[in-house]
Amino acid sequence: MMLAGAQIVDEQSVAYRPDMSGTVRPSASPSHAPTPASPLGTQGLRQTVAKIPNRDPVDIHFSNITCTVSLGINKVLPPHYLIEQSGCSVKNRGVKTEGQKQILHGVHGRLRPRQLIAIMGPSGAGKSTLLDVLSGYRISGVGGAVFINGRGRVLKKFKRMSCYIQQDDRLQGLLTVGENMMLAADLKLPTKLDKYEKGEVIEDILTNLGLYEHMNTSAAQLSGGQRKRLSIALELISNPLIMFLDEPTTGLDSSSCSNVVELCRSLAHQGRTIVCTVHQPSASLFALFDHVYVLAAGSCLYQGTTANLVPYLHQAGLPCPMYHNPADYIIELACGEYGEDKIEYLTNKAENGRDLSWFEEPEGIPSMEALRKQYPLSVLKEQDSGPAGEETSQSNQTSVLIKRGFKKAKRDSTMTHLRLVVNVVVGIMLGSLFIKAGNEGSRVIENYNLLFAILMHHMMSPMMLTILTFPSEMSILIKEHFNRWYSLGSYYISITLVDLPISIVSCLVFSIIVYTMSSQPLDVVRFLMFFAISLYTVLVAQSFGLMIGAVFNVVNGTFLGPALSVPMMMFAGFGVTLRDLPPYLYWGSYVSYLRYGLEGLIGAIYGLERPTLDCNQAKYCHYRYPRTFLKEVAMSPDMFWWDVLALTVFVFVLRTAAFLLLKWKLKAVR
Ligand SMILES: Nc1ncnc2c1ncn2[C@@H]1O[C@H](COP(=O)(O)OP(=O)(O)OP(=O)(O)O)[C@@H](O)[C@H]1O
Repeated sequence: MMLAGAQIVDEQSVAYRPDMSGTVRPSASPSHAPTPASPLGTQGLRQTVAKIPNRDPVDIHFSNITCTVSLGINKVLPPHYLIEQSGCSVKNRGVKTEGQKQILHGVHGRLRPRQLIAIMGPSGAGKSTLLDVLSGYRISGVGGAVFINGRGRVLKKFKRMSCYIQQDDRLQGLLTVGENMMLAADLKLPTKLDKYEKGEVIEDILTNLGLYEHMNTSAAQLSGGQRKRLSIALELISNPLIMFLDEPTTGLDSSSCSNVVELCRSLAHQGRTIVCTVHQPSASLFALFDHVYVLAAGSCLYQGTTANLVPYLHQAGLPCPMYHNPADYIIELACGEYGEDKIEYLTNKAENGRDLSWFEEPEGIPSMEALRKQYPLSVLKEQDSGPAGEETSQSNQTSVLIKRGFKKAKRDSTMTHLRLVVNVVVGIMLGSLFIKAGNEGSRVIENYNLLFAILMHHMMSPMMLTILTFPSEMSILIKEHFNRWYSLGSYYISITLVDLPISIVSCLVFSIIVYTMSSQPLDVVRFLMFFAISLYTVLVAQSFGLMIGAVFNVVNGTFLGPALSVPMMMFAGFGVTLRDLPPYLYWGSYVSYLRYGLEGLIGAIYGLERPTLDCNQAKYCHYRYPRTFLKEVAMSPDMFWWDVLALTVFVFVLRTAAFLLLKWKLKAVR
């Protein structure tokens, strides 16, 4: 049985010893003991933070924030579409007819430190968009300014002190909680810390977040609330000062909701600024927030403390009915249930977020100038002395990601196990269908069909597997890359290297089965040539799949992959020989990697001056002499090394293109 905590370091670790019950407990200090009942003790969290250098809390001010998106082909949306989509007719106000839609309408606001802030509003009000803008995740179509401690936000520096946890938990489901945490620690904590020191940080965080007992549970098996807490725990490793959480309570039961919000509250009260979007919290959940920012159709209706919401509405002449949850009431107002004029009225009253009079101590809120004086540039210079990009070096990122990749590959039933099984099964099937066809002069055309079928297999399986699985990996990449875990370069090198041995083994197993069952010439050189061309085809197809998977979702990719492969097959020289291709289409044979694959396989089997074939199964064997056959299919046996070169260029070009597309995609989603 794997023992709790053992994964953080290793089984021989001196920092852990089993107690009488067999459960491993840390031996260092009593504060490390797992917290059984309430996972969210503030005391413990303080200890965690004390281990990591802390920075002064930050004051965020945003001014005149606008966000406009292009509607693409839906230049003008019909009004009924918008009403159906939102369930809240006020959304119409956000539409322009010139093919653009303004989501946020010049909102202002202030996010004070040590506060848990809720951004509330009806569905489609622009909560997530505002969070995207404030976290720096969305940059295109955004106007206005964000100030950090009185100075304009520099995104690179801001990202070093903040993190963004999106609505969908993007976790490595195949890794356990402990492994996920160790990986984050290896990427986000200084490399000079040894595994025991990192283990201590992880233990503290997991204990305080109530996840210590689940250390050996895989992330995919956690409940919704536990997954949310793990997402927070992963980001807490770098001790961010500002945390943005998009709908952390969505999909959770009321007790898990309170757990997560209480956790955020205790993290905020330690000196962080925590901003969450929430849909419609219950009265008790609402009371846990310190501060609330209410949006309706991209404008601010209220900004102030949670407790001040009721007096604010009372003063506005829209008193909250008795026994009514104020959070429900403001959402109803924001939805226009009490008339659309109320939205405009409240937006004007709140001055679209400029009015700070409903804050806890409005008179104590420092001006921008006072903040600049409080945090002079000389102090900022010291704080900004850390690394400009990710926390650890590229080589460390690559090696950690390679380790993660192999761990995942070992457990991945689709990418590894199924792939191996498919190669064995298809190999046996093809081998049985074309049994002993390789030596027989009367079955040369059959053997030719087999070589093409082999190419089809090497093209389709890796390409489709990549197209189907990469989009889900992509969402994790977007999150981790945005939160500065690693660079795209390190990630790309790691996935390339991790996949290589799996491709080699699958392809080798397949080649041995098919080659021997179909009685191809028993010659090591020919087999190696056959295997090399097969492997190259796999690598090209995989790179092609990666290009598609990087840009398109699963549905579009599943259509595009095979559709774009058809021309490759047409120009491969199978069916229509290269000689018979119309001159104006001959260029197609140069851009079809299958042509080089087929030529290479034929070169391996029938080239190298292969002697006359057997003719045991027929009276007359037309293709008994391999040269006759090669002439017929218009392929030269001497082109093998050119084919290898062409396929190498394909791998290199497609891999580079996939990298550039990934890079573009990471920017485009923002
Ligand atoms: N890229 C985009 N293109 C077109 N419309 C968009 C885009 N992004 C957001 N929107 C629209 O902007 C509006 C606000 O979206 P946003 O996701 O911010 O709302 P929300 O308040 O977070 O809603 P919910 O609570 O349902 O998640 C919605 O009508 C949404 O359809």
